[in-house]
Amino acid sequence: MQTNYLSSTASSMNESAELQKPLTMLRNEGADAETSRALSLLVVDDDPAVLRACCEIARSMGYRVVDASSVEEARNELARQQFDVLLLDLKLPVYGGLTLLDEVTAVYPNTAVIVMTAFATVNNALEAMRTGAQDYLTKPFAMDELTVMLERAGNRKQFESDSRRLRDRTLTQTGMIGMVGHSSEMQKLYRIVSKVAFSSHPVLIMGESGTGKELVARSIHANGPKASRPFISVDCGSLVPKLVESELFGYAKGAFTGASRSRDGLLATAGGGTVFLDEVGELSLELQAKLLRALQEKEVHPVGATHAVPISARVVAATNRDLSAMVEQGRFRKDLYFRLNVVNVRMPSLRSRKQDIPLLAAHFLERMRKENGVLYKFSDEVLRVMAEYEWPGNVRELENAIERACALSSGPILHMADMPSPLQNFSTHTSKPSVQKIDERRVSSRRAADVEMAMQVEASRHRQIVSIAELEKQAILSTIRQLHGDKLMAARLLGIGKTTLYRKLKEYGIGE
Ligand SMILES: Nc1ncnc2c1ncn2[C@@H]1O[C@H](COP(=O)(O)OP(=O)(O)OP(=O)(O)O)[C@@H](O)[C@H]1O
Repeated sequence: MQTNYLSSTASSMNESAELQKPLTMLRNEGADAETSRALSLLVVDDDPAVLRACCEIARSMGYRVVDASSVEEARNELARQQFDVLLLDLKLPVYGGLTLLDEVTAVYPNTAVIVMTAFATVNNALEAMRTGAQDYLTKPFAMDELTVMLERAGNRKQFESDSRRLRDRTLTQTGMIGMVGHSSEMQKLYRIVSKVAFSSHPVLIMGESGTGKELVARSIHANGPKASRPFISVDCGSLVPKLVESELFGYAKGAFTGASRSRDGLLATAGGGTVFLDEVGELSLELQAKLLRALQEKEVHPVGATHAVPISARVVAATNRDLSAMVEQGRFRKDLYFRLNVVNVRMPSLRSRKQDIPLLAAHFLERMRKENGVLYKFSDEVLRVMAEYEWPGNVRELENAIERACALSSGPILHMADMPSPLQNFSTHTSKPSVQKIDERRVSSRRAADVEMAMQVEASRHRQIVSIAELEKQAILSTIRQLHGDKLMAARLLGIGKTTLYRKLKEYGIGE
């Protein structure tokens, strides 16, 4: 695609058809009426061609746009309404853009400001950033650059309103043990869980590995009337059959070598609590028969015992296997399948509820922040990859990836190199941004913004006092990040010497 530069010669927008598509990211899909309004933008430039071009691009992105060609005109517009974003040329006649910037940052602190400046006056841009502008564009700039800036400002504004909304909601649903997620799939799950919790019927939880089956079992238990009784988890897949049998049903003294005294099985010791049979599909046919009998007769026969022991525990089973197919193949008893499957809960895979990734990522990152006392952040690429990756190992894979990244990272920023190799490979295969992919990138940048937003909301829930040294570190690192690694510029912006900056980075353990 031909790159269109916006300078005083800018005129037609027609060549950038793909930039004309409205950006859904500027509206919050599925949100309430208040948050779904279009964002407002005031463009101030005394060059009519640039002014017109900027307005056209912004409108095509879904902004409500007002233009002004002088500080005076801009003041009038600002007096009339508050703007979400101000796109401000610094070189304005009479008062100059910096004067207006000063006023806006003082009077309208919620307005995000992007300044435009000629290369020769880049120092003014730096001055503007210090005064409170969030971004700057050096003229002449490509349409793509302007789009990215406006997109970023849009995301930030969206973040602010979403986080206000989100803060009011609970991230971890009340009563659900450590379960994070508010996608419609999870909402449905929470409803089922709270409903089944009050019955004593067996429950069969089906779903891929790592989707949270055990968490659901715990939530069913915790939400039920017997929550104060024990919750006992048995991994039927990890124990040899003989051990599973004695664990579940108990044994009599002398039943086997080493059984020096009799012991009750877990189905009995759980009392009126819950026994969670994880990987129930792994039980041998012999044990399946014994379990079925126990469930039907409400009593167990310990190994080697002549008597039966009554049981009152509720059984919640889980499997990542297709049990009905196993029934067809004769590998799982049909009668036991029906007995366990009185209530069926199906766990959604993480890829089917990608909108929960931001919350989950924020949740795990916050846990690592608290554990290690480091204010970890995801790099942009990690945010993108996390949002787009398919997560075959579901929530467990996401959790492990974040823990691993925190363990391996040399500083607070988690980079792709710190992530497990499947994600690195995914990143390599998907990291060729092309013009055709511009819409995809917008969607993914929206998801990345969601992660960032959720992280900040999550962090705000656990807000603690932060030391001055930590604040300084964050200021330095975030400035370098905003300037795409330009340390020299960062040092100037921060008002510290280059040597000091490098010394500080060394202190933080961040090399070249
Ligand atoms: N919705 C969720 N919110 C927060 N953490 C979750 C969620 N779902 C799963 N996890 C976390 O992911 C990990 C795996 O969850 P869990 O053991 O419940 O999955 P599972 O489906 O039982 O896996 P498997 O079939 O391999 O036993 C756990 O550390 C759990 O805390």
